Amino acid sequence: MGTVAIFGAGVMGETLLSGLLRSGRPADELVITERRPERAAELTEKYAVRTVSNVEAAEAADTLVLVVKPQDMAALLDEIGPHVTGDNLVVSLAAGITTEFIESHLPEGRSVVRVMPNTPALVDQGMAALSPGRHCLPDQLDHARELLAATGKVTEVPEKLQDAVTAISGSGPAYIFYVVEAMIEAGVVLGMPRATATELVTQTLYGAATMLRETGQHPTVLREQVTSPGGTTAAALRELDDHKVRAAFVSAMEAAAVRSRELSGG
Ligand SMILES: NC(=O)C1=CN([C@@H]2O[C@H](COP(=O)(O)OP(=O)(O)OC[C@H]3O[C@@H](n4cnc5c(N)ncnc54)[C@H](OP(=O)(O)O)[C@@H]3O)[C@@H](O)[C@H]2O)C=CC1
Ligand SMILES: O=C(O)[C@@H]1CCC=N1
Repeated sequence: MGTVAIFGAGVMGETLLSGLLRSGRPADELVITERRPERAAELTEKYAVRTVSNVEAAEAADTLVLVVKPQDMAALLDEIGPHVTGDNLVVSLAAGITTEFIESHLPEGRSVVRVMPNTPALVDQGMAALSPGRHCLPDQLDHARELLAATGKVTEVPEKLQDAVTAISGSGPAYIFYVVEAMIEAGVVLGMPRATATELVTQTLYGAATMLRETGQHPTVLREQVTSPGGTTAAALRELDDHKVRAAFVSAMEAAAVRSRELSGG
């Protein structure tokens, strides 16, 4: 994989950077770029990685990982495009941005992989979905898979599903944190100290997620096991149904996928 350059070390870029370092990649095989000098200085001090200009990074890197906001992607590609060679692999983590869009801003024939990661990568529990561009070779896709595997699970999807991936696992952690916030608030309403409510909700979430992964049981089966006839869970679930929470999730995730498609305009 050689030298990896991370362009845009914000939330997601720093998450990938820290994961690569945790997985044993030497700091001298990584370079990062940042728009704001104070952010660059902060990251250099924290991770002992080199911060360079976008052009220097493009020239130094074998693998270029683009982690700027979708709205900043066209300008970045125009800046680094002339310095991207046929031996390079370009990996984009941006929501919405298609491999075709990236390829069209680079010299002909460049290898591109589109990835949708998520922030649990920060604790090595990420979920990343990959889609190769037109010129990406199988061993280059393997390189991208290896890069993302440093921070969690990796799967491959046809690119037409990437907007759905973004709506599910890309934005997904935010929906879960939102539900957690609501459950903690409810605990406080019920008279529970906030710290205790937070511990109860967090462990319940962790336990439920572990059950899903380790038992392989369908979530409906697991939910039914909790729902005693005439009991407390049935009373709660009826309220969620009355408030159309399930339908709200479907609408919310459709909106996320629509927004992802809109962002493909750059
Ligand atoms: N956050 C998340 O959970 C996820 C994010 N993503 C994708 O990751 C990308 C980054 O998102 P996120 O980390 O949240 O956003 P951030 O705004 O935190 O990070 C982007 C960083 O890139 C910097 N930047 C912008 N333009 C340039 C440039 N030309 N050269 C160098 N640095 C530049 C920004 O600087 P400045 O602050 O000055 O704008 C910022 O620090 C997005 O495309 C997003 O779709 C994908 C999955 C999950
Ligand atoms: O909100 C966003 O646009 C990014 C993409 C997926 C998660 N965060």
